[in-house]
Amino acid sequence: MQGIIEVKNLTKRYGDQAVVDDISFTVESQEIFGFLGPNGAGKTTSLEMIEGLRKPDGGEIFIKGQTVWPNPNKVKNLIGVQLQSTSFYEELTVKETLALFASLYGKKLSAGELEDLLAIVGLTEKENAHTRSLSGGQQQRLAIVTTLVNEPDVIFLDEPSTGLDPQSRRNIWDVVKELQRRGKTVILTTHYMEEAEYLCDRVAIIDQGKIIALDTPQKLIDGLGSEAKVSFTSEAPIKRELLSQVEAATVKELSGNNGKQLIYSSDPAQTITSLLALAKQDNVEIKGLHVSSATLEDVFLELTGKELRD
Ligand SMILES: Nc1ncnc2c1ncn2[C@@H]1O[C@H](COP(=O)(O)OP(=O)(O)OP(=O)(O)O)[C@@H](O)[C@H]1O
Repeated sequence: MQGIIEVKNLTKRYGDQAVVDDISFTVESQEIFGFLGPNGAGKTTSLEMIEGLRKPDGGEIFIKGQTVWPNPNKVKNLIGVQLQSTSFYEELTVKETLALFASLYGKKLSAGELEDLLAIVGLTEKENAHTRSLSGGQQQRLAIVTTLVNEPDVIFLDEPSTGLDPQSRRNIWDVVKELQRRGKTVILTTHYMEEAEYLCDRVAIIDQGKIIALDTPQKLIDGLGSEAKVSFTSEAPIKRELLSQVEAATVKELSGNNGKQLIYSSDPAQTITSLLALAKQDNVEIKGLHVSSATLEDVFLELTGKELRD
């Protein structure tokens, strides 16, 4: 079966560096598909080539079977695009802003359509508010709803919740889920692994222009083969020979991170018991012992040896 988006061998170079390096993937209809990766990984560049905003140096992109390049105008009506930063005319109200965006597509919104759009993003009460008076989260929700005025099948969101407080971020997540309920396919970029885990049906983990893993968040985490991670610090490092004896564990040492050490574990109770016993034997005091579930962050760490955030 053909996906709603097909990307084949997509490549973008700046100078002699491939910032998007021969990536291929398929997005299924009504999926929430995430690009997760650190700053500079190539997420925005990939997205903008698919949106028809940046010309690829190689590869092919199809949206609903229609090739995007060399004539991206042909897919314009199939997609809605929210860029990483959107600025509005401050003197316009929310309602006027939506009318303006609709007019760019030669559309006039009926009162019912406007009401429906505002309800999706929880801005009904802000209909007559000037855009300058909106909070960061409200502005971001307005930016998302502007992508819907042409009734696209696919919505692109570039870091929709970056810089927002936790509550506003949650509100954005609700909006994204609502888009999916309404039959939209959503492609988003993020460097928040919680966001990718919560929202995305599938995630492409991208690093240095390459897709290094692609699956459902749960399958990616299951692939680690670890139920939990145990992290701790110790004033003096525990000897490697001793660490290697910790039970039910694979040992990871994180360099340059305040000596924090990580142990992935298939049985945290067994791991901690043996860790404490071995540390005692070595006269080393374990501090800040912390047990948590494995996350996409750990998948990234496992695959690249570095942390997702700088
Ligand atoms: N117009 C350009 N000219 C030269 N280099 C560029 C250009 N645009 C992007 N790059 C480089 O390409 C790489 C990928 O950038 P991109 O913006 O796609 O990353 P990103 O994963 O979206 O990062 P972020 O999370 O910071 O938005 C970076 O090293 C960036 O400096």
